[in-house]
Amino acid sequence: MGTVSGARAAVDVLLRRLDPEVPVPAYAHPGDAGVDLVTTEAAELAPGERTVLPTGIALALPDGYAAFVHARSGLAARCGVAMVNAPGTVDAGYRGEIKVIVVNLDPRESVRFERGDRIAQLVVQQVERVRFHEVAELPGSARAAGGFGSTGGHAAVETPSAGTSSNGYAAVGTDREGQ
Ligand SMILES: O=c1ccn([C@H]2C[C@H](O)[C@@H](COP(=O)(O)OP(=O)(O)OP(=O)(O)O)O2)c(=O)[nH]1
Ligand SMILES: [Mg+2]
Repeated sequence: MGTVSGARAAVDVLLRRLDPEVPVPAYAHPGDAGVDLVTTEAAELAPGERTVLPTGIALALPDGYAAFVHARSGLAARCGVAMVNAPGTVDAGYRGEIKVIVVNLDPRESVRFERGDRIAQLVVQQVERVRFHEVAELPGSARAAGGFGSTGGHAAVETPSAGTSSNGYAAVGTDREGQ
């Protein structure tokens, strides 16, 4: 069993500041999953517009780890700011500047970021590396191929053009098969 507080030793991660004025990211509270990232560039996004913002931070994550760029809920709720690639994946081997691909999902209002604004949060996690073994048939399971609303509660996904294939997945993009 762990300690009562559940506190675990922090994982050491090497960090380079590519912009000396950027603060070293830090957890705001004990138990927080993410550290905030700031933009080093000002930007204004019209409704529906997206851009790639630099953070001035580069990492050397240990093997077996990855970092994920998530939205901040306050910005999302107030201004409709989301990550286009939610969440962005930073590989352990990536040594370049961490960038944030933001989109303004508000239908009416522009959003403006100033240099130094906190625009996203970074969550570092352990990730498994797997070996894929191709087989002709997969072992059975209770869920089988059911998905996309198969347990009810809301309308199952069905697109008039693509329909739903027998494996339970929406058959999107079948016209590109073999490409
Ligand atoms: O939000 C993000 C997503 C990615 N990256 C960086 C780190 C990551 O390791 C690299 C590649 O990301 P990804 O694999 O998602 O992009 P890709 O389009 O597949 O590029 P690549 O062909 O370089 O893998 O880009 C970021 O800085 N921010
Ligand atoms: Mg990639």
